[in-house]
Amino acid sequence: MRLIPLNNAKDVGLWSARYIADRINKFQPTAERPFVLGLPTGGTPLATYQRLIELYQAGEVSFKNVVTFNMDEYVGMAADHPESYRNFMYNNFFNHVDIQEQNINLLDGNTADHQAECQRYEDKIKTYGRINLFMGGVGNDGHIAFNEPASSLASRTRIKTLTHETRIANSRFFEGDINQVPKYSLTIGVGTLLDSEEVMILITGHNKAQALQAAVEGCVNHLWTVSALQLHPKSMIVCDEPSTQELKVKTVKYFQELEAENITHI
Ligand SMILES: N[C@@H]1[C@@H](O)[C@H](O)[C@@H](COP(=O)(O)O)O[C@@H]1O
Repeated sequence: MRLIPLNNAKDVGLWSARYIADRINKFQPTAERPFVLGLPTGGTPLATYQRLIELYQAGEVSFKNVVTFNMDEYVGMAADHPESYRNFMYNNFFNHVDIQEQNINLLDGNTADHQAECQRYEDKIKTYGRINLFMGGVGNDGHIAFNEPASSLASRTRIKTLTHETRIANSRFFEGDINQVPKYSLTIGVGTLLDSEEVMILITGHNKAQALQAAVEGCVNHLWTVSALQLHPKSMIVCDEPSTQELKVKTVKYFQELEAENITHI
């Protein structure tokens, strides 16, 4: 695992956007051989999306031959609800770049058959071979996508019940009212994520410090599903300084030294 310890959340956005753009450009995607990108929602990746839009506007990257798969979606939310993950993605990213509509993949949280929808998603990913790069965030309790504590580390896309803690955390998007936060979600599994060629997780803010500590210094443990990254051959966490406060000084220094070159080249 690589850990990229940066100063602040803005730098995490700049660094991760540059990384994604470089990966896409190096891949030289075509219509027949698209770059497959996994994407998250949440407050953390907003700076990355903003920077990717700027890079697109500056002509430094194109999403024309990029296929996307989003991590998760709330269940039972009106399609036009401003907080659906579908709307989040269009408002904060898709509407501002040259991605083609048919290349966007989102889970349908309003389906009558959750199991069939999740299987459809898994099957669709397989038609591309695998996801080249999956970007993600993390919950305060260490969940990736909506893989709440004690999710199987071999899980696939499925319906999950959200924990009380997650619903409280996400109530900030629902006028602070937990009763408006959906109780269920459709989410890719930990196993689905681990099948990706590369995984990049963004972690910012002091409230994520325990999750970062569990991911980097803890044991692989289903109570902190982000720790499954340790099992992946090419995983990376990009984090800011406030999120490192539960890590040993020695751990942070170790990764800073390893990344000295990369960190100065945002
Ligand atoms: N399902 C999403 C996760 O994918 C996201 O990582 C997490 C953290 O969001 P934020 O970045 O807003 O802290 O929120 C939700 O639970």
